Amino acid sequence: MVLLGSTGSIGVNALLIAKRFGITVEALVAGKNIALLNEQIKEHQPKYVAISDVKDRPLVNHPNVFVGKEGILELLQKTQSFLVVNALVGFAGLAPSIEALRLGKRLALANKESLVVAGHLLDTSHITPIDSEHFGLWYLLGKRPVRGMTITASGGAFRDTPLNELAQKSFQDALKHPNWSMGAKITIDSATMTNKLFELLEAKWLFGVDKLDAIIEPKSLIHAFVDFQDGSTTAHLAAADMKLPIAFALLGEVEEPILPSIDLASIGSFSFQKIEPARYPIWEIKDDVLAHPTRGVVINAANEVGITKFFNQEITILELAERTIKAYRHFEDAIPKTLDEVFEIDREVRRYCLSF
Ligand SMILES: NC(=O)C1=CN([C@@H]2O[C@H](COP(=O)(O)OP(=O)(O)OC[C@H]3O[C@@H](n4cnc5c(N)ncnc54)[C@H](OP(=O)(O)O)[C@@H]3O)[C@@H](O)[C@H]2O)C=CC1
Ligand SMILES: CC(=O)[C@@H](O)[C@H](O)COP(=O)(O)O
Ligand SMILES: [Mn+2]
Repeated sequence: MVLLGSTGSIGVNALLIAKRFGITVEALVAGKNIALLNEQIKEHQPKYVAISDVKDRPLVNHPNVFVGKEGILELLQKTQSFLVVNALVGFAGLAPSIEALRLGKRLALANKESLVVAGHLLDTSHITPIDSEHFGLWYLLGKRPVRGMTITASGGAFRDTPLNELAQKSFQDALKHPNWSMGAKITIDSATMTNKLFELLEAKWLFGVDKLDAIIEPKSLIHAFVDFQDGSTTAHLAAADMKLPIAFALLGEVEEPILPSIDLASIGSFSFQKIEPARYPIWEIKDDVLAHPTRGVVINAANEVGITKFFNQEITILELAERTIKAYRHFEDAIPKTLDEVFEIDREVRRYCLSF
């Protein structure tokens, strides 16, 4: 396989699964964590490697090192592997997703931003999602007609924070996810509930279902529900550990134990809460976004600019969502019909969001 984002949270777990099941790693792509990349090179002996910064090239213990955005695409063109795991973070993952699909490869996709910004322009029949909720939905689906789907949210770092304290919370505070250990960007998106908005779009493009919603399940043990036409609802439960969705994405089908079973008696109870816009202002636009799913590129670009501003302490976490909503309303007519337009709108929205 080819692994993009090998030094990240998903990347490291993907390599654990690859090692356990003897999957050959043909190529590794990382960003700035060269120390970890070198360890991975030593263990997995990839044929090709790519990194983000040319200055780091002399530090990489490998003869075939590609560099930068173009480098990732060149690396993909060299590889023979059928499976590409895209665990890059943010909009930077889109071009590699497009290239992997263009080359006829199967795309195991953790980089949900690819689907958020361009889901209507990608061939999802060649994509296997690596996202716990979408894995859960896929696991539940059978032959019976579906009425709707619901995914769960943990509520993020500020689920129980008094509302009047939210504006004082820092980037570091937002990184304290209650249940999952993940990269920084998705953990911030969990705290603002933007991750769940993205996941509704992801579900829309992957499963073609229109009736979609999300609900808070504070333990992150139930990941998804499917409502069938007959009135039945089924739920997917599993421990909060990405190795299970990753194992299925890498292997297709899995019969060996990956995680211990859920122990219902020790869990005792489950509870559910509505997602309230007072705590998660991004939820105000949820219905509108689902009615206009091709506008995900605007939300994503505004959110990425906002996260950097939040990190730089220029804005609060509440302002992060407010700015995304402002951009979403400003770019009402920005509906990309081609992949080139996705890149163009992304640039335009970033320019706009940097201007205020
Ligand atoms: N973590 C999770 O449990 C889940 C994650 N996802 C999605 O998966 C994706 C990855 O998430 P996660 O693993 O948490 O993120 P991390 O931040 O932990 O990892 C991101 C990876 O991408 C690499 N990277 C970042 N920028 C570049 C670049 N310009 N060029 C090359 N490599 C780059 C990083 O390299 P380096 O660290 O070396 O700089 C790292 O290997 C995201 O889209 C996220 O939404 C979805 C569901 C669950
Ligand atoms: C592990 C995973 O799939 C994440 O997307 C997770 O769902 C994030 O947690 P939240 O439920 O807090 O968004
Ligand atoms: Mn998820």
